[in-house]
Amino acid sequence: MKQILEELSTLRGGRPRILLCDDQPINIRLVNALLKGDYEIFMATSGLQAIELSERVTPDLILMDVNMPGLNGYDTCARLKQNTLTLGIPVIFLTGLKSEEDEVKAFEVGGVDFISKPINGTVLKARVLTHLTLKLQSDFYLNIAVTDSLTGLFNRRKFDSELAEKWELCKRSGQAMSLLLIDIDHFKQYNDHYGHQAGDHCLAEVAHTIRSNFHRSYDCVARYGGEEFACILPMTGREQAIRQAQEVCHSVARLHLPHARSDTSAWVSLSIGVATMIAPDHNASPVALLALADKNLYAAKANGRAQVFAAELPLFNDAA
Ligand SMILES: Nc1nc2c(ncn2[C@@H]2O[C@H](COP(=O)(O)OP(=O)(O)OP(=O)(O)O)[C@@H](O)[C@H]2O)c(=O)[nH]1
Repeated sequence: MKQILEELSTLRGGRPRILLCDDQPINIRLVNALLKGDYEIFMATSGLQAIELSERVTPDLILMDVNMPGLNGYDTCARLKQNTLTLGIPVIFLTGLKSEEDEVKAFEVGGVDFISKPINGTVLKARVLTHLTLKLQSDFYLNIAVTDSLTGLFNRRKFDSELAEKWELCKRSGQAMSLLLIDIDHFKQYNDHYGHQAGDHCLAEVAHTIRSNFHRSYDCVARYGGEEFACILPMTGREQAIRQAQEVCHSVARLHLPHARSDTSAWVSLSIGVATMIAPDHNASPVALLALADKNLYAAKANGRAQVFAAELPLFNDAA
């Protein structure tokens, strides 16, 4: 089990992170001494501090006391399970409580294990190892399920779920959402001229460059289809989306990837369709947003390629 966890940690890049939460520093010190050799440890002395730290450092496992002043361990766990940022973090309760009722409650609020004090160090370490291995395995497979293997970007499945989720987010806050649909120009000719392997390499390089233009954690950059990419930009008005799309075009042009068979440019170039909508607007929906971006991408192609197209339709509100 230890070897599997080590391999998963290496793949992920970094030791597993554990958050210890107990109002008694002496208890934290005791558990820290047992685990610090193998894991990166974070410490909190209250439920609220544990929630704040969990959102910030997203530990792989939380060891949680139950009886604490203010928010107790059960309520803290319940709150963590209601938060999309923290709901996937397994919580083990480490407590002086021993009754069946308390143990059942621990699982009802979302805990994965219940350990009664006094602590047996060997048993604690074995349980921590098991839960961390399960967590990192689950992260590993989740990551594969949402990633495009060639480019490392999100895949189409993740794009579809993100589009719906981010649309709801913008709808709740009444803010604009923008979408960019990006297509590499004359990519069939690129493949025909340079070969499929070179085409793959080009796709990966262009994808990496597109990704490097987006720095907000809630922006989503995905491979939409073969040589098409899509960027979901929540809380982004039309003018800002156009600026970002232009910068994407420029950054790929600056790569100077030769394209001997392009009628448009000596280098690999992009066409981008931009769409912006505000959720409460009449007829606005993620499907309509996608359709408009697609229509604008088609217009960018028809207009000569290597450009950004963001025609406004009267139906859609300019949020910039
Ligand atoms: N190398 C490689 N090529 C791919 C991959 N996925 C799709 N393609 C190729 O991308 C090309 C897309 O061709 P078209 O849809 O005609 O688009 P285009 O040649 O870029 O033409 P315009 O978009 O009109 O400029 C096809 O030749 C596909 O085989 C991939 O994963 N790797």
